[in-house]
Amino acid sequence: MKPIRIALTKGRLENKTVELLERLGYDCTNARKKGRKLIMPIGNGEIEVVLAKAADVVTYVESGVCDMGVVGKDTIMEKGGTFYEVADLGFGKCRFAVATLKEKDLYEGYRTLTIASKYVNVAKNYFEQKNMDVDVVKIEGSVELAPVLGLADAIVDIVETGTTLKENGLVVKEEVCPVSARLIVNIASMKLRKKEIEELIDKIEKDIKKRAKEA
Ligand SMILES: Nc1ncnc2c1ncn2[C@@H]1O[C@H](COP(=O)(O)OP(=O)(O)OP(=O)(O)O)[C@@H](O)[C@H]1O
Ligand SMILES: O=P(O)(O)OC[C@H]1O[C@H](OP(=O)(O)OP(=O)(O)O)[C@H](O)[C@@H]1O
Repeated sequence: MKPIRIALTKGRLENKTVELLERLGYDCTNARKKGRKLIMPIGNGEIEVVLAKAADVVTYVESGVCDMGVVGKDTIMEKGGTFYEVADLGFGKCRFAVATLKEKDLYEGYRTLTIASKYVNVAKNYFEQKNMDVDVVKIEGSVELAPVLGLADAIVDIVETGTTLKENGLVVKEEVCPVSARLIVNIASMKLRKKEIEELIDKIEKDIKKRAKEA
């Protein structure tokens, strides 16, 4: 039987996903001792794990080369795509927020605001919903620099502990939405491998419920 191929977001979500798979009873030694390997079997080979950058997880699942994926809601909101989003995994929790310098009043005057973000679509959509016309500048990382350096009036970015904002003299001005890791499934895989995938989703949902009760 062909393994179910699951794309995992490398980095922050990786360890939590491996822990989840271990709680479900899969031996993840290969994923723990992976070195530079990017694709590896886990359990008794019934699952194959693919380690990819967040946006690529969506690409691989949407195309069908991976059956399932674990990716942040932030990436899903930014990139969009056609797939099933079947579970909120309850980890990788953070939020999108609008932030800027503490003393700055974003709404003084009628100037078009410049917003810096790694998530340009999320930023555009947020201000569009508020019927505000803004210029969005794409920044690749350390987005907090943009208002400090005077490139932008504010940022739309992920906030987790708030430390990065605080240490750079910025504050949250508006909450956009909560973010957490999601389980996504390819549309065709959901039909063709329904039983296996539904069983796995079921196990994951039970684990999420159990952990929510314990918390
Ligand atoms: N403090 C946080 N900052 C950024 N992402 C977070 C944070 N907490 C949880 N996440 C989640 O973790 C996911 C992966 O983030 P990570 O920083 O590991 O990779 P990335 O966003 O692709 O950045 P990089 O460019 O460093 O690879 C994010 O898409 C988001 O869903
Ligand atoms: O609220 P905090 O706990 O401080 O976390 C938020 C920070 O973490 C993320 O950056 P990341 O570390 O992914 O680096 P990047 O800026 O290079 O994307 C995010 O873009 C914020 O800068």
